[in-house]
Amino acid sequence: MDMEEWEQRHKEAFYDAKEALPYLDGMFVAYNSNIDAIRHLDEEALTKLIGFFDEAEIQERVAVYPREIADPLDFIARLLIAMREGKAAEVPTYTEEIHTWLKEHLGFDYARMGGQAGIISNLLARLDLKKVVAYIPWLSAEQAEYFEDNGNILHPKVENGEVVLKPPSEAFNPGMGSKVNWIFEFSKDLKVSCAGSTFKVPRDNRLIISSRPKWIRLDMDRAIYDQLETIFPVDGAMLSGYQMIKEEYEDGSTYKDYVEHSVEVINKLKSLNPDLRIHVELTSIQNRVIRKAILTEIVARHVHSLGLDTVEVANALNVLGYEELSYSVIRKGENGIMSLYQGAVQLMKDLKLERVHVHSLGFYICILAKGHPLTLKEHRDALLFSSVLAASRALHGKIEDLNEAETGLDVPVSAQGLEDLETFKLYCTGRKLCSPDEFEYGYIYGSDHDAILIPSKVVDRPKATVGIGDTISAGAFAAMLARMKQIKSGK
Ligand SMILES: Nc1ncnc2c1ncn2[C@@H]1O[C@H](COP(=O)(O)OP(=O)(O)O)[C@@H](O)[C@H]1O
Ligand SMILES: O=P(O)(O)OC[C@H]1O[C@](O)(CO)[C@@H](O)[C@@H]1O
Ligand SMILES: [Mg+2]
Repeated sequence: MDMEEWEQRHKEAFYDAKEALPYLDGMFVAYNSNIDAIRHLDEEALTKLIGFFDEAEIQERVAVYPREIADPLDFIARLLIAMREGKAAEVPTYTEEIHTWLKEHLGFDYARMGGQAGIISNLLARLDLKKVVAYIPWLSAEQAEYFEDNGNILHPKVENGEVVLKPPSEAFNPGMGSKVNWIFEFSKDLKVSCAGSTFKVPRDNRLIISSRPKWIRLDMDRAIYDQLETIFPVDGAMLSGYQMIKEEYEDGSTYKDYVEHSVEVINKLKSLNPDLRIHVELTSIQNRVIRKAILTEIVARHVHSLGLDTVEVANALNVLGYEELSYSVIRKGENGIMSLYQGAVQLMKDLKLERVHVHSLGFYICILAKGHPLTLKEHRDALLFSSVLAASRALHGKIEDLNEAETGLDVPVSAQGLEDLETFKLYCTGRKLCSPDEFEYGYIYGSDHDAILIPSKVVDRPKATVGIGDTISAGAFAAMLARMKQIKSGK
């Protein structure tokens, strides 16, 4: 694969997407947003943090591998695990204490929009979409301040029983508290010493402490559900946040009730626009019961498109019963990309999806069901567009507008990403999945699926990494839908 060729393809794709985006009438985005309290950890801060604990106790807690943060020891243990493994992780906490402890013992550098739906709403608004309808069941006054205010983000609000669309700053629930997550970002090569062992962080990464206040319900207000037609016209829906669902609630309800409501919302959206396409963006979900329910009860058969990173592919395969394949994706050995590809194909088949878009550092894979509209080139262009957005977000820590996003074109395509794809070429041509020429274009024609592979742009020292995956998925999904609308309009 020729680097210069891919740089040129990124350029053409960016300008084509910019031309197509105005054809979109709008996008519906729900459910989760929060305030991300972001803290970059350098050696000094880490040493200070570890100093608050008995190192032997840390080591013991690391061995427990806590699935939620109940006290500061759980936190430091999961932090060291994330640093050592280099795997993106999100761990829930159900107590306010850890927030207080972190504020008192560490503090954060800056706060900004968090949550897949929050990040995606702001990104789409910055891409100048005509309309972004955001729906956050727990929209507080403080949270509303984190939405872009360039006028194209609207939020449903019930006024005297009638649902109207208002800017988030006029649609919040006055009594609602705010959901604050802590994000610990740490850079490649950070040296970590604890309890006699020393290691270096293998890649830029982050740990998310996801706060789960008691009042959180992943559900849609009944009046808004009943008058859902008020959000239209929209061409697509990007849904996420299902990880908020708990197995059991104090009132006796269980996750099954919230899964059922989530499917009702999806079915109603589709009934209001049969052409509507629905994308679900995943995150790491610690609870395996909930992870499996999201995949097999909400995503499977109801949703068209799924966005996820490599760790989430492995975690999904694991709960779907493909332990071996899951392990080989995580192990990232020389067969890593093959297992990732096979795993993504398996997800498309098992979950009856049209599209599975996997983002990895340095390349993206998009699996497509046969008969999916658009040519492989048009799907490839959507991915290339999102690669430019990712570069711009990694460079600046945000996307101001399409002009700033264009600076992403100056970021080089990842040489490592190209190399990873080259190792995959032999597998594909060997199995007659594509000719060597087709591979050079990044096109794969399987017997029961097609696929796109692109090397992506990678920023050497990113400002922050959290939210880049959400940006990639949203940029590609929006560009794909925009191209479909542009063709429909006769262009
Ligand atoms: N320095 C970087 N430059 C460009 N892209 C990056 C960089 N770091 C991470 N990415 C992209 O961001 C993705 C992170 O995705 P994910 O873990 O889903 O993040 P999040 O869910 O926080 O948005 C990676 O898979 C990679 O494609
Ligand atoms: O699961 P939660 O608490 O909604 O948090 C999702 C987390 O994932 C992100 O959206 C990144 O994908 C963060 O901004 C956010 O903290
Ligand atoms: Mg993600």
